Amino acid sequence: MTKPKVLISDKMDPNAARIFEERGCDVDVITGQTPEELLKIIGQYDGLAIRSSTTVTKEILDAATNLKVIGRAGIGVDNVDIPYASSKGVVVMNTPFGNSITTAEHAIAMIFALARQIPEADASTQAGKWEKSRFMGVEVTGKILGLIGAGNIGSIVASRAQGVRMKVIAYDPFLTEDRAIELGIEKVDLDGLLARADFISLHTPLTDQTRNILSAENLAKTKSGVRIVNCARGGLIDEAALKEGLESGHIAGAALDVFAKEPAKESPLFGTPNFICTPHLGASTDEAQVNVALQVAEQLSDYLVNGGVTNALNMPSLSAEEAPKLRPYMELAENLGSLVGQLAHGNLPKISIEVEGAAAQLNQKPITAAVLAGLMRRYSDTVNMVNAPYLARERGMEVREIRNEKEGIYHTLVRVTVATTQGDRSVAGTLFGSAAPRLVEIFGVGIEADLKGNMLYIVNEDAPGFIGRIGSLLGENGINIGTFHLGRRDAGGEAVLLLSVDQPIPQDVVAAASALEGVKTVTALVF
Ligand SMILES: NC(=O)C1=CN([C@@H]2O[C@H](COP(=O)(O)OP(=O)(O)OC[C@H]3O[C@@H](n4cnc5c(N)ncnc54)[C@H](O)[C@@H]3O)[C@@H](O)[C@H]2O)C=CC1
Ligand SMILES: O=C(O)C(=O)COP(=O)(O)O
Repeated sequence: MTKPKVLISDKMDPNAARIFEERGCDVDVITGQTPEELLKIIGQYDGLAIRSSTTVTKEILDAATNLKVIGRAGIGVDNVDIPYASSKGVVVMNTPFGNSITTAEHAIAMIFALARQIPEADASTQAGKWEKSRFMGVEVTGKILGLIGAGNIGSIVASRAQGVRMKVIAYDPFLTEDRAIELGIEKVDLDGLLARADFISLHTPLTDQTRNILSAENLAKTKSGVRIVNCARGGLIDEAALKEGLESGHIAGAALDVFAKEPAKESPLFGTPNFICTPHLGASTDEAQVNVALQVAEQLSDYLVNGGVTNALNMPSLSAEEAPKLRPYMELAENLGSLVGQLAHGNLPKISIEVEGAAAQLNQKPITAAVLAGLMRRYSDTVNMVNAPYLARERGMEVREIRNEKEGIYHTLVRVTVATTQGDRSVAGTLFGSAAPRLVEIFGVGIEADLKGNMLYIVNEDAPGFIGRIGSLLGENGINIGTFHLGRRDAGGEAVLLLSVDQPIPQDVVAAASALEGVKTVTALVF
């Protein structure tokens, strides 16, 4: 097997390259490229490891014809077009915890830097001014810290701020009352936070909902003398309105680690009174950079080498321990999805995927994704487990998952049912010896078959002589039968024949088989 090839395109701790190599990947480290330079070389890579300097656009993804996975050594992924990556079948992962303490500490440092004007006092003192009366500060003890976003980083900021005796309130629509109590913070609405907070610290991702959350209008609602810290993302604050607020004195101080446009080598905010900033240093500590570099390299190589999925933002997780157990199920599931996709005609508005017995003990999400990948192959041959659920959603398909822990006839079973214009149609399969996928039922008829290569599915009237006729037809056309599987509802009723053959079956042979006496339908299948 050729080794997967990975590109590290942003500055990263050298441990990342070491781990990639140790885990069986070839790795190139090429940082500081322009988008045009990246565009030229991205086509050769299976994996891409980035921080915030590389922007993964539609154009890059279109050129990334071999790319399977993007790993963000850090948290924020607003520099990756995730919906487009998903539609291209590319997994996007981040390392959600590796730099959160470090970033929270930076926010706390910014709070103190603002409260005591440390950067300005330092510059003045080193300039020989000794301006003792210019730098009158404020205590943080007893002050209200308003967090916008109380997830991983926000909650660490809360605990550190409580340590210095601040009172913490938070606006986060996804924060539960129980979690707020556990964190010892008060959950408030945005207007309540703006009106009460002495310090505001932002800790949300940049999304369509959070963009410009501190707009001119919202900044006007803040308490006079507020101090604002942003160690999350630049687009969260209206920078022009922030400057006005600082100049008018309504805002007593602002500390930004992040800017709407980065690198921010110039900004109207530079030189504004009581404004301090750092160049996106939130995650820049020795500890955090080792953490995220190790994690991203482990996660990416795990996916490229073993199929393990950790911290993916557009695919269900699959641990390295689960991956080998689930692999035969995923093959089974994909084949069942593909079988349904090839046999059921017309639009399929609803699909249900049921796992029974041993299969119900497993993580069902990857099984569902594999069924959908098999099914969606009828529409696109670039479909995989990453983009299939998105394609299904785009087509308005309703996907239901059913879990039934009780064993039936088989110790383990996966059943796929689609709603068609002729009613519900279902196929089911099991694993023999926990490893070999087998079809065991097709549209209500029990049949046992291995779904592989070229196959022919025939529904006919159960009458003597048919097997001879189909055998002769295939033989006359030089098509060799590999395996032969029969099933029927009742004697003399409808029978099902599933043949595997060594050659692709031409359409004229399908037509000739359809014309044989007693034949109802014939479909050539490919797995
Ligand atoms: N400056 C730096 O170097 C770094 C910046 N970051 C930024 O910090 C952000 C937050 O990181 P984590 O806390 O780890 O993420 P997280 O996902 O654990 O927490 C984000 C919180 O924001 C909340 N949220 C989402 N939409 C919201 C809205 N409309 N209003 C209020 N709250 C909302 C969520 O409910 C969640 O609790 C990242 O997305 C990243 O952009 C992260 C690491 C380093
Ligand atoms: O992890 C994040 O979200 C960050 O913003 C850190 O960015 P960086 O990796 O330092 O460019």
